[in-house]
Amino acid sequence: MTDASSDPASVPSPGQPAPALSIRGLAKRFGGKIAVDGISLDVPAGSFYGMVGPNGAGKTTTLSMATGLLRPDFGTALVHGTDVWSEPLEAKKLMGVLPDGVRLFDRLTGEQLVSYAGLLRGMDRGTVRSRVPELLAALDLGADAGTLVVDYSAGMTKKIALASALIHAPRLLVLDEPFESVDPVSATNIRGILDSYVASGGTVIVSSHVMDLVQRMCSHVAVVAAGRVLAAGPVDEVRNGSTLEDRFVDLVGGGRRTEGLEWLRTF
Ligand SMILES: Nc1ncnc2c1ncn2[C@@H]1O[C@H](COP(=O)(O)OP(=O)(O)OP(=O)(O)O)[C@@H](O)[C@H]1O
Repeated sequence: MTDASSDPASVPSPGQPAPALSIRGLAKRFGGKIAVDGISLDVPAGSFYGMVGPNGAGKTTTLSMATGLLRPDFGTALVHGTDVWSEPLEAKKLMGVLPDGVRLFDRLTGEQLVSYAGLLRGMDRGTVRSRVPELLAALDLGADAGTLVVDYSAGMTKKIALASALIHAPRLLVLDEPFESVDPVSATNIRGILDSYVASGGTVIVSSHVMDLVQRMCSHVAVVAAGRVLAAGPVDEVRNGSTLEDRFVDLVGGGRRTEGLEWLRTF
């Protein structure tokens, strides 16, 4: 994804494929709080794109607006050239979304939840029936296929939500914190699935706080703070010889605070 904040149009040049996601001037205010302040980005098709930023930077709000979950105050979002807000059915067919903190139908079993996700996307029953066990096994959920989602752990819930986002083999995957609460073995499996998905032409957008993971896993990254893009592009260009973590701290500012909290050292 390149920073396109100065480019008001989102028309790809002739012969160029449309970006997997193209957002222009997305903005959202909650009461007096500006959560997203006019973000524009292009996510190239076939990229593994990381979105990083401090807590409250506006990542979830941006991704929610870009995927049709939260109506923007201003701005547009196109998925492979299809407008998310004026052609939502078409756009949503192209996307698999793992949202942050959205309630699942947790009185279903894992198997039922993923099956319904496929049927809701218009898939035929036969295809759903053949994909579900394969997907659950790949995410180490095979033994818990018949357990109600309400009884899943946090990491299992994350994985079943990921399976629901993958079942219809979308062209674009948008994953908000996909590795949060997930054990290292499952995280490695998920990475393997995502790597081969990207290698076969899919596009992944992940938000994460784990800089090391983003540096190793992603081809591109956007650093977001206070609702704006501070830097965006190929990971090696953005980090510019430093680690992504050091570059992030430089860009975002702040750094280590050691003063104060004396009472915490006086027990
Ligand atoms: N529904 C809401 N109502 C009011 N304020 C909100 C709402 N959703 C988000 N905000 C505010 O918007 C800002 C951006 O929040 P957002 O969740 O997008 O950040 P984030 O970058 O995803 O943060 P984190 O890394 O902590 O998940 C924050 O200041 C947050 O308090």
